[in-house]
Amino acid sequence: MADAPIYEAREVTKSYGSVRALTDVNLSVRAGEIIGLVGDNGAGKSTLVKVLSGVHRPDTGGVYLDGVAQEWKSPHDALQAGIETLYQDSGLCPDLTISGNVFLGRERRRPGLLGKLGFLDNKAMARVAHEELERAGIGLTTGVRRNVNQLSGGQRQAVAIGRAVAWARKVIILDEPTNHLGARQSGEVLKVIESARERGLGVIFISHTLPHVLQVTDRIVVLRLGRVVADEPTSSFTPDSLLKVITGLHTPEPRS
Ligand SMILES: Nc1ncnc2c1ncn2[C@@H]1O[C@H](COP(=O)(O)OP(=O)(O)OP(=O)(O)O)[C@@H](O)[C@H]1O
Repeated sequence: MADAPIYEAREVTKSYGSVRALTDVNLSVRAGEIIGLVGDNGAGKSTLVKVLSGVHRPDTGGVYLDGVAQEWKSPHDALQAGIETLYQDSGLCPDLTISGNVFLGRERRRPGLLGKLGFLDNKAMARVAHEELERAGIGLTTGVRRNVNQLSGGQRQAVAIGRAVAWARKVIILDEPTNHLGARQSGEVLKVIESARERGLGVIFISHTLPHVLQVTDRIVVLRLGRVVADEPTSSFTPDSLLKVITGLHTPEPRS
């Protein structure tokens, strides 16, 4: 894991009208690091994700990629810079094949006559999709030319994350990727998340499922009422102590 952060939010403040959602938030992730972003309902997690993914611009403060200040004008800007965000609803098209979904919006075409774009290169896309999903640790028992609606919920989510891992060049942000999944399916998804770390990506993992956060992250950032109240190595938390920090029932050790 490199020492310098690959992606950072520095002193970010964001309000919706009179509602202050984030106050002076600092968050950083390094290449090859998985950080957990946790907090109670309304703590500001989604707002921070939207700032990091270019949906919202912060009121004050900013985001920095490889130490360089960025002004995302749209999510497309962040995406182009190598930051992939996967929202709760995976955004897969059920009627397309697995490979079609992996390449959605980035389809490959065979060169046409006179240098014009030709037909979709389905064969090449299927081959690359298969390779990329394998690299992401997704062993599909079915071919990539099958439709996504033939997959289980866990497999579908794994494909969505595999797609994000395949395209991300710097960072992936995963908002509740194990929501509504059973234990075995969540296990598959967590393995894909670990494969992203092995590929040297920075991973920001947002979840209310604390055992999953404790299982795969290297560091945990806790938001409460829009402020960072903890940013510590995962090994320093127990399930109980993490819950206490999230809910605010944590009483700091008295200073001597
Ligand atoms: N579009 C909006 N307009 C007004 N207030 C908003 C808007 N979006 C979020 N908020 C408020 O901003 C604060 C932070 O909300 P946010 O959705 O970022 O929290 P969260 O930690 O993601 O919550 P949850 O876990 O419930 O999704 C809350 O007080 C919320 O009510």
